[in-house]
Amino acid sequence: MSAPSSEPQAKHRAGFACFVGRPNAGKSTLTNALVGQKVAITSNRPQTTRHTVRGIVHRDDAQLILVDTPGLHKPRTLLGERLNDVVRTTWAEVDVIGFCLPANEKLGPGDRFIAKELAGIKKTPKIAIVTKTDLVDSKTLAEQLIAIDRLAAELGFEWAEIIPVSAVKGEQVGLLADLLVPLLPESPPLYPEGDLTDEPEMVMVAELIREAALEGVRDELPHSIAVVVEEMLPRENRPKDKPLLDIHANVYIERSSQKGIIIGPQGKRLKDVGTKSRKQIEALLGTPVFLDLHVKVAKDWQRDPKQLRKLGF
Ligand SMILES: Nc1nc2c(ncn2[C@@H]2O[C@H](COP(=O)(O)OP(=O)(O)OP(=O)(O)O)[C@@H](O)[C@H]2O)c(=O)[nH]1
Repeated sequence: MSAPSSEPQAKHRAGFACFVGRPNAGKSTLTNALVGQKVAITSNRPQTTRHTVRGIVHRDDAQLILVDTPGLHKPRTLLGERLNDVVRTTWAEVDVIGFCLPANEKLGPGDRFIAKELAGIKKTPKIAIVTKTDLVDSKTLAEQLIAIDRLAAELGFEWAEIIPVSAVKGEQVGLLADLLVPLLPESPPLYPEGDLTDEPEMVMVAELIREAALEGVRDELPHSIAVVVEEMLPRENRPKDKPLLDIHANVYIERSSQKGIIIGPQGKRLKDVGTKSRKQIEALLGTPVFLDLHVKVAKDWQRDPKQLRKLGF
């Protein structure tokens, strides 16, 4: 047995962080870079993150649980209002908030809107994260850092830290974790080691299908697509070394006129969506999958509380 050291051991910390920022700021990509595996859903289309997805960073000294929220935006529908409520509730509950601001875009009204909301959440420490630094030169980056510092000063608060990162290049991602950890409360681990997310598998599978279904469709469609996984069952009577998971999922659209866009000529587009998402699902779950996709019309689901509940909102 070793003699007790006079230096007190650093206590284990565990807690929650969430990344906020306007659409496309790089929140999901950063979550993935920190966790080291694809858990959040990224896309170059704004507002694809519907569900609160948690990624978990396990370290010897800490457990950092990342909550990925949808972007705060001007609500136009019932869904929009619910999403904003989810965002605000999340902000008030976490131990630290990371505000993502892309290095390659000047601060705009969207950033100010979020910063103002942040200023109102007094107790939670806020870190400014300048994302996508690989896209700018050092002068532009320096100017952005100054502008971000000023933004907080104007609103009467201070950043706990300001840190530039590139999630794509993996630059400063480790340092970001080092800065987040001391802001977490002392606590034993909250999740078993090895857990990367507690998002139910069915929701993650639905998100992967939604992500594939969104790719390459017209700009007005994203908010009209919802995916519900109805069933995930291991196929019976398969040899032990050749399992197969049957997944039945419905892709919901608002109007039957949108059916053609999703399905494509001779069903080709839907087939591609199926193939693409199946590969991702297999990678996620680590098992071969048979994916059965159906397109259904749920009329005006965004405005109908009953439909929203059914679709998981
Ligand atoms: N070059 C570069 N691109 C990045 C970086 N991080 C994210 N991106 C890109 O920026 C786009 C948006 O990234 P996301 O991570 O989906 O952004 P988000 O903030 O989660 O977006 P929403 O879900 O719409 O709120 C994607 O095309 C990413 O590939 C980065 O560090 N460098």
